[in-house]
Amino acid sequence: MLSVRDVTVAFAGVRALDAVSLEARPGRILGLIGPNGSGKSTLLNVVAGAIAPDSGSVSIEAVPIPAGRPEEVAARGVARTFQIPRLARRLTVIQNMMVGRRDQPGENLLTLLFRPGASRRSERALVVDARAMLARLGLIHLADHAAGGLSGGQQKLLSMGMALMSDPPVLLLDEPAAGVNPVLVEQQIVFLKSLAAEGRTVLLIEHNMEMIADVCDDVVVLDAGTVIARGSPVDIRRNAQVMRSYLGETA
Ligand SMILES: Nc1ncnc2c1ncn2[C@@H]1O[C@H](COP(=O)(O)OP(=O)(O)OP(=O)(O)O)[C@@H](O)[C@H]1O
Repeated sequence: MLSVRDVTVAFAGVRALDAVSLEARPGRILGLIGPNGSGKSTLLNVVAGAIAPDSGSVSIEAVPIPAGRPEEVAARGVARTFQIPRLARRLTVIQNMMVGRRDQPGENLLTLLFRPGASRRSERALVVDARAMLARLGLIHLADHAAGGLSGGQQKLLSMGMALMSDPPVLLLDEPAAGVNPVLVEQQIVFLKSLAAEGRTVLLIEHNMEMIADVCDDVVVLDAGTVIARGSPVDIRRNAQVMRSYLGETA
């Protein structure tokens, strides 16, 4: 279980998160929603180890993560995507996937592309894994295309695939559906459900309420750095405070 306990983060004296606690469980998708600036990305950064909180802690299976050390947190099995996908645009889709593998010879791109003999066998296994993941993502036909030529939505799918190449038990997603056409959002939804079915823990930041309602088992609502509601997607839609602070215009 991923557990966030009383996490507080202030930027220049302004509290982005104020004693936030939540739990995310294997095999379930936890949605994190809230208005712009409510602290969602900050919380994701704390869980990923990119920001050390001023107080509070994050633990996985009751073992605290090393706060502020994202590489070590990744090594603990936490992978993430970013609002704007971080891809090597000139490399092909399959090459980007291979860079996504943390604990392989391909971890370092130069090693991957130029290391001779010794790593060839694991490289082949890596390609098989990468192609299987691309097939799941519906991107296999683009394997040899430059990543920079993909649509925004395809790039977001690719970045999910890259994050999964290290086979992480925990996946953190920052607005995967933003700016993505409905057909690819549907592809993402199918993919996210398959990740939960594999027993992974998924933390999903998203403004697309249809996606939240469709994929999330549980939802936590942040407003101005505090949790104002938590429950099932149906509970959240019925919550008057959430409606006022966040869903007002779309409900
Ligand atoms: N590096 C930073 N330095 C200063 N203030 C920051 C920093 N990062 C975030 N903030 C502030 O912290 C608050 C929370 O921001 P955060 O990006 O976590 O919100 P969010 O809910 O993810 O918003 P959005 O939905 O727009 O992505 C905001 O007031 C923001 O301006």
